[in-house]
Amino acid sequence: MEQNELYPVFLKVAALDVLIVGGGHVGLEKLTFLLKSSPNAKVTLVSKSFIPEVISLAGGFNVSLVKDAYKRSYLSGKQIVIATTDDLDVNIQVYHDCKKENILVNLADNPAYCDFYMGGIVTKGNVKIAISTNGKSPTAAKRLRQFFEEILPDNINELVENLNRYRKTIKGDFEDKVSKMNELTKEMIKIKKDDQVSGNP
Ligand SMILES: C[C@@]1(CC(=O)O)c2cc3[nH]c(cc4nc(cc5[nH]c(cc(n2)[C@H]1CCC(=O)O)[C@@](C)(CC(=O)O)[C@@H]5CCC(=O)O)C(CC(=O)O)=C4CCC(=O)O)c(CCC(=O)O)c3CC(=O)O
Ligand SMILES: NC(=O)C1=CN([C@@H]2O[C@H](COP(=O)(O)OP(=O)(O)OC[C@H]3O[C@@H](n4cnc5c(N)ncnc54)[C@H](O)[C@@H]3O)[C@@H](O)[C@H]2O)C=CC1
Repeated sequence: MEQNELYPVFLKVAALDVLIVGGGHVGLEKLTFLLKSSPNAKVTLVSKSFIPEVISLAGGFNVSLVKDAYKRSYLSGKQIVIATTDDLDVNIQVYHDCKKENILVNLADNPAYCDFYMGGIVTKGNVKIAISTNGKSPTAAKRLRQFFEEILPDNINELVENLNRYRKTIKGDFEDKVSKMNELTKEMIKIKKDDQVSGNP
């Protein structure tokens, strides 16, 4: 079976500078999911025009809108760039400019020009699950996100908070702590494996 070899990391995007190029529908989608997961993300959005939804969304967050055509100078100080314009040549130019500057770049909906993919994301308090289908089916990533949003109990955050508190009370060395934490949580993995799923139409 083909394996997904992407390595997930959880970025502190509030402490990074993100640039989105293109303020249309795809720009809106990427911005929406970025802010849903990371409301404090620091984002600059440069675009020749903005759809109204982008303007109203950006207003409530740390997002600067710059009305201009893309220029390489907009990459200055940026660590992550997402290109979403409707001009493929511009998007590819963004990609090559980022490569020259060692900036991580994603051409939305264009896997060949991505250092990383955006994923489906489930957040419940401190718990976050990121989902990737290796770029094979964004729709499956969306459905899996909805599935986990539905089945993850709302009090999963309480569990994490309680374990965090309990961990601080355990006396002993590191190994004692590890074995006590593992003993307490061993029932958590006894879940019922449900029916297999199929995507056949
Ligand atoms: C590779 C990747 C690169 C990237 O964009 O980062 C990529 C690529 C492409 N997306 C396309 C289209 C759609 N994308 C979505 C939705 C999402 N796409 C997201 C991520 C990714 N999309 C990365 C892979 C993630 C993974 O590994 O699974 C999500 C998870 C996260 C996010 O967007 O933030 C977000 C769901 C968020 C949520 O709901 O939780 C829907 C569904 C819908 O809108 O209902 C459609 C329409 C259905 C369809 O066409 O499949 C196309 C075809 C374009 C064309 O036809 O030209 C390509 C190109 C291709 O597949 O070749
Ligand atoms: N909307 C969708 O669901 C999907 C769109 N796509 C593709 O993704 C691309 C983008 O689509 P949309 O966001 O829907 O288009 P859109 O027309 O809504 O938005 C494109 C944005 O890019 C900006 N732009 C164009 N040239 C620019 C430049 N040189 N510098 C800065 N900004 C510039 C425009 O001002 C506009 O705001 C298109 O190529 C489309 O074919 C692919 C799959 C699905």
